[in-house]
Amino acid sequence: MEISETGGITRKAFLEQLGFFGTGLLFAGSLGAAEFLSTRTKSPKKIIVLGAGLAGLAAGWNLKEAGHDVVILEARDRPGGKVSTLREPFAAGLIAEEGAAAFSNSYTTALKFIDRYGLEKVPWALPEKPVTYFLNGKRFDVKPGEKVTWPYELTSEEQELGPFGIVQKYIINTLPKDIRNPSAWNESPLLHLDQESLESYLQEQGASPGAIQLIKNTQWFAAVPGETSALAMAVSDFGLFMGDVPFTLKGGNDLLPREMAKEMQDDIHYEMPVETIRDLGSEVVVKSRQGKEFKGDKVIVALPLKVLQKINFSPALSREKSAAINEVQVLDLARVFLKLKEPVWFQKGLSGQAFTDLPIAQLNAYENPETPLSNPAILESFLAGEAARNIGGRSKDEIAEMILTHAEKVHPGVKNNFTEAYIKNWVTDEYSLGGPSWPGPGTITSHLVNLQVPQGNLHFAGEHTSILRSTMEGALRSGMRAAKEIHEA
Ligand SMILES: Cc1cc2nc3c(=O)[nH]c(=O)nc-3n(C[C@H](O)[C@H](O)[C@H](O)COP(=O)(O)OP(=O)(O)OC[C@H]3O[C@@H](n4cnc5c(N)ncnc54)[C@H](O)[C@@H]3O)c2cc1C
Ligand SMILES: NC(=O)Cc1c[nH]c2ccccc12
Repeated sequence: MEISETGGITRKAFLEQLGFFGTGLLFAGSLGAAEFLSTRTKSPKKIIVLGAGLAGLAAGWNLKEAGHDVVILEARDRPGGKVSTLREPFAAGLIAEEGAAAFSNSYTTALKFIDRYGLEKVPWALPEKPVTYFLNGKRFDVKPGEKVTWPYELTSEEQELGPFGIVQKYIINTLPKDIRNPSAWNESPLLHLDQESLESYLQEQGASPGAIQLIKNTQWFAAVPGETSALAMAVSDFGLFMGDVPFTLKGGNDLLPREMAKEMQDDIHYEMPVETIRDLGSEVVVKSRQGKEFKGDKVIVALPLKVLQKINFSPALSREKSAAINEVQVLDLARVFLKLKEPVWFQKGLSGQAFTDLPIAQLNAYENPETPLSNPAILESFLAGEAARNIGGRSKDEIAEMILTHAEKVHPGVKNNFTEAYIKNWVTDEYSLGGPSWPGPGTITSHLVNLQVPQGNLHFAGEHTSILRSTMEGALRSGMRAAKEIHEA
């Protein structure tokens, strides 16, 4: 593995590890960068930011730096929203991410904040130990680079290629080469990709139904290929996330929002769920569930997409914005963490990571980094789309039993080692009401601008207002954009 000057693996080594050879390092160009406000204001405004997720924090931080008076209202007792690291539920030395799993070295805005706080990056490489698959009733362990027979009906070429080769053939090699160029997103040929779902795009490129099924069960962005815009996938997953080496933050991804929040600790009100926003023209009055009122010149609404449906706006949001809020989808996501006495996969020399077409979908393993063998571990089932909806309304014990029954087929011994489950369902989380945004075919073209556009004294941020949907970088950039709108008005 090639080591870069800064430690960690290089982009080239990362792409090779995925099996993406000779791609000219995927896509050329830079994704542009979000602008930090460079001037101090001569007419400070009082700004209320709703939501202390990365979007709200970026907006608040920028406006404060530029000399404005900022107040952030957050429903939860912590910052970070969908970036949330779990520590307390687990044994000493074990942490896990209940939301965003990884940054990428192409996240230019995130990197600026990460540098500012001196946070340490840990490369998020594929495991060097075998990954387990359970597909079409068959269980098999695959060493890095090893050839196997994939148990779906594939053409002989697809069989040879395997999941990453299939992604390279039908996606990477066929996408317009300028997907990293923001000025190309609004034009043909990129824009016409929005009219297609990932599934129809793959079909058009010649992928067999078996190949689509294989990547659906092994690649996160293809979890619901019929319901995602091929443009969203191209720009966000290939232009951005896979454009460079992914990494996590040592000690937990939530260190980023926590550090940002620390700089604004006197300006953030936690446990302050907002219910009503009244734009009176001369000022905006925001009211919380407790009945507490906050008044400002401008408001940045950095709440999750589906939460917006529950907020009482006066005057009502425009017809176009309401339609966008109702029609742009979110991806249902849940993570079920099984606490185990010992990592049974580790004892067999396996990474623990698994991709399945069982109701447990993908498994991720966490071990104690110091003394893995003799210490408790975590096996996580990462559920997307229907798999996530399927656990809704069921009790914790029922869900644990269901996950354990299937996980036992993948990693025998899990059942005997199980102590307790911890479930994070983003669908039923009242301050999220689903996972990140997941624009369906056509909806970027018809709704993205409507999600972004200001209305009166209200400005809008959040990952769903960014073309870089479902990413931390998209959330940060949206906050910078909303801050700029107010600062430069
Ligand atoms: C399971 C999962 C995995 C993910 N994996 C990745 C990944 O690997 N890489 C990546 O880049 N991205 C990933 N993402 C996406 C990423 O987490 C989000 O895009 C990003 O964090 C969204 O930030 P945001 O500020 O737009 O929204 P949020 O983080 O949702 O912030 C909105 C804030 O508003 C608050 N709020 C809600 N209602 C109210 C109210 N009524 N009043 C006041 N405050 C309120 C919320 O509590 C929250 O703090 C993942 C997301 C999930 C759920
Ligand atoms: N961690 C990843 O594989 C990329 C990613 C970006 N946004 C996401 C949202 C949900 C799950 C994964 C992602």
